[in-house]
Amino acid sequence: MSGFGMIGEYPNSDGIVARFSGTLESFDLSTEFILPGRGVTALFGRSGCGKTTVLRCLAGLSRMEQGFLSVKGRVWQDGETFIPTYKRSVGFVFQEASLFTHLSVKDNLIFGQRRVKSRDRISKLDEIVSLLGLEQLLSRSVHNLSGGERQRIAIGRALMSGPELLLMDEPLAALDKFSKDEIIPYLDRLFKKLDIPMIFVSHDTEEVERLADNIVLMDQGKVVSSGPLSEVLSDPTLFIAQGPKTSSVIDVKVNFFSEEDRITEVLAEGGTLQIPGKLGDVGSTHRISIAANDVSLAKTKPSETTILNVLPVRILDIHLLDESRSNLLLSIGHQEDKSSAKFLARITQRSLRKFDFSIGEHVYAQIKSVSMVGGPHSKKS
Ligand SMILES: Nc1ncnc2c1ncn2[C@@H]1O[C@H](COP(=O)(O)OP(=O)(O)OP(=O)(O)O)[C@@H](O)[C@H]1O
Repeated sequence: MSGFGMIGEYPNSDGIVARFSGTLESFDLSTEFILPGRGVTALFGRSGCGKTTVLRCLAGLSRMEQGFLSVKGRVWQDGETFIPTYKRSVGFVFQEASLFTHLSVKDNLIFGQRRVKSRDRISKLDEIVSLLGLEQLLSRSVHNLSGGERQRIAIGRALMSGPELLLMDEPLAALDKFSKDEIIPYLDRLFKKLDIPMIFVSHDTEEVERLADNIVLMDQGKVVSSGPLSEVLSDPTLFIAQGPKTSSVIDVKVNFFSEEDRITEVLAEGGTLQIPGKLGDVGSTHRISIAANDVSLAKTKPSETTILNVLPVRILDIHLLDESRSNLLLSIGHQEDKSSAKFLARITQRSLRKFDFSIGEHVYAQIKSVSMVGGPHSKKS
């Protein structure tokens, strides 16, 4: 169930081990997951599936009848222990930033340090201000700030206490598209720098692709899958892979930039891809997204095609979605290599029958377009 292993296998995980079960009126929650000790995790699922409830359990704001939670090897909740919220080293960001209107931006940030003992108080102000680009706002009152600015301050305030865990409940949901586009690069940069686990609730796949390293996928009070984002998104059987906009993400490294064609060549596990435009410096890492609908398959290598990316791939799995559509899981390269990058292709069942594709077959994937969605946040050890 979990891409990071089952709970019993990691009793002393240095990350987060969580299990919450119980009933809220008529809603049954029964979840368990393990997350690494750093990086960004999205709690993802349809409205009402229990994401916020899980986040509240992690913060200690809700207590399920049966619960277990350990963070970096320390038990915050089990049959006997329940560390109250105010004693948990947690930063919490709500959907709408609730800033103190009588305080300036700077004082709102400093307020976040109130519970830190003075002998432990290492001012993080400069670092957080710089990461979130708040320099110009510090002396302002919080009136008349944009939604994106308010949310940046709320996140900064949550980080000022130096929490061991950052929890965010749909932090971008109240923002319009313009404000979201403005705040995401700051979050991207911030999340790459922070060395703590961060968990955010979302039901927006674009947001998740852009910001998350890991995902906990929920449905009707249960965790249906959890693990690294690229693994979960490319599981052809999950509901997240069945919508019209299904896509897979792959982490890549820039290998070469052709000035003449303005094309960047990137290395993925198992092969190379070409991306129009300058993606970044040689050696820089990025995340790309491939829409399943933009991938077509050919039995033999197409010799005359305008499509830039024609990759040798192996078919790892075939999943029939409904009467007409199917998801195929592909792995880059014809050699069998478990570490090869994987992505989904969406083809009609008519094509599946016509070409008689089968699991294990070596074919060619033509990828019509690849979009860049950001970069991995987890520090690889
Ligand atoms: N305190 C409570 N008492 C009773 N029922 C509750 C309580 N809190 C949540 N629920 C119910 O639990 C279910 C899950 O709610 P939750 O807010 O966790 O879902 P969600 O996935 O975060 O939804 P959304 O994306 O719409 O915010 C819902 O049916 C909700 O009505």
